[in-house]
Amino acid sequence: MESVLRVEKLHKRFGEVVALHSIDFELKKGEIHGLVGANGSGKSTFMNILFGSQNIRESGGYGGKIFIDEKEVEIVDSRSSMREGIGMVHQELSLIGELSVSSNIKLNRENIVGGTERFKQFAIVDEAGNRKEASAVLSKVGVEIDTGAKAKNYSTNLKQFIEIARELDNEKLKVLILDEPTSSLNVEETNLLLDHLRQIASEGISIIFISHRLDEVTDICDRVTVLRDGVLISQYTRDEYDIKRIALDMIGKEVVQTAKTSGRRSENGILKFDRVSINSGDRNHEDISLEVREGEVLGITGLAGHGQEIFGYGIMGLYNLEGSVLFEGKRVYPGKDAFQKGIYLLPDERKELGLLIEQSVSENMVFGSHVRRKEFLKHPSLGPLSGFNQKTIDSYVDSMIESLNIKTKSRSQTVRELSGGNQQKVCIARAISVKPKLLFVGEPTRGIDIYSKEIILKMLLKLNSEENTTVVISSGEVSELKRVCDRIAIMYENRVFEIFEGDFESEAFALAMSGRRVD
Ligand SMILES: Nc1ncnc2c1ncn2[C@@H]1O[C@H](COP(=O)(O)OP(=O)(O)OP(=O)(O)O)[C@@H](O)[C@H]1O
Repeated sequence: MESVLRVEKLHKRFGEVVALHSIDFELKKGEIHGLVGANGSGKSTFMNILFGSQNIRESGGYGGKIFIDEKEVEIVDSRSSMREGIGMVHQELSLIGELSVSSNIKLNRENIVGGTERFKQFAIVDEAGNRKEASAVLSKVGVEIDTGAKAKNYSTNLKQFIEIARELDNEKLKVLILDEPTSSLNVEETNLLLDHLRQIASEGISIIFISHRLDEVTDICDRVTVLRDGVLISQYTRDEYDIKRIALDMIGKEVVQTAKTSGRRSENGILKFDRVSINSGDRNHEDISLEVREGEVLGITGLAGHGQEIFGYGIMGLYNLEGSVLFEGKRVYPGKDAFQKGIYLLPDERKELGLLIEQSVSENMVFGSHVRRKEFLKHPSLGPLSGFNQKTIDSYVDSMIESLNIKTKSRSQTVRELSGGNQQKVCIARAISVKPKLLFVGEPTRGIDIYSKEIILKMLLKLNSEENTTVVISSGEVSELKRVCDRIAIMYENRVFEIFEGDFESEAFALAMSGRRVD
């Protein structure tokens, strides 16, 4: 097969951190090529170079050569990258919510009503033509929606498909880079996307597929390249690779799966939502009840968009909650009151709600934790005004960096400079630092590599067994929940459909995921 993209000795340095060491890589026409590696191994850096991202330019550019169709090209910005036929869909989606789906897809490629294009400022956009073409390109990824509706009206999952369609609309497209395209999709949506990607590749477009889900990588990719600490470690074809081998190359050691062993859970309820209503902005969940038991690890799952996150978001005041909630037998009010009583939420939308992006790893990790960790204060009896005990904080932060395997230069590095997965780990560290009585955590392992996933699950279990923190995990990763939870609540159409206790492999459990019961 002919080569579409080739890089020679690609090199990137951020100050003293070498993010990519002299990478040689080739992508063939119509190939789906998996790019895998632990958090911080250099995957995004590699793709950001190919896509001419601003952060590469601002940090001194890159070294090495890039060839498209065997012709050397210089990629200075995303425009030059698009001109060469490279398209990318990032983990953080970038649609303009107020614009219609068709305007997003056709942005800078609009059809103009015949004759008006000659008078630039009076050119009339051919909305009907745009909508027709947008619908046609969306059908390439199996989606049929109203393309005249605003993008913000669609779920994150659909936006993912719309972004891919936007790239496919570029008729020059040769290379499509997808960074974790399935991380927020459920099983059906993932399968749908993978099927369409196979079809797109068979029509001659080459795909670079970045994912931490190795089962998907081995399902769909013709070849796989493994990066570790910015070095290209190995490259396999379909008949050479298997998940175990790839994982070993990524991490350098075998990954042992975590499972819950013992716990101190009781039958007593610690947090009780009694026929409350929770409004998430676009959905109203009415008359819903849930009792969380003291000391348990409770999983909340269901198909995406069915409301797994509402209890945590509601009690912390991010969604509007009305009705009675009791915590340790007493009325608790959303927001500050809940926090002061010992409830903490680590939301799934970390970037928007969790991280202080311009502050250091250390500041992020201990933010808000002095309330329950008096050892972080200089004079605990005098409260925060007495100042912080920096020595204790520093050694605590260093120990968290080590146990969570966070790739950072030091505790004072700005969080913005960390890779996506390492930023997530900082959030997890903060939730653990707060030592809450009850922790709500959303999608704790999204975007995290296979090794670090296990560390995070282990730490949540440790918090539960050693600090007696009740943990509520809302997640679409059902197999992880099955390993670590005492009970799993399944949400369906905005309410709790069923709560399972230990019988997670039953037919009833599988059916409940799609709102059905055993006859
Ligand atoms: N703007 C920056 N300034 C300083 N260092 C950076 C910057 N961007 C990335 N790095 C460093 O480069 C290395 C590679 O990061 P990169 O984001 O490419 O990893 P990744 O493989 O995509 O990780 P993840 O799976 O977590 O997304 C990391 O050590 C990261 O801290």
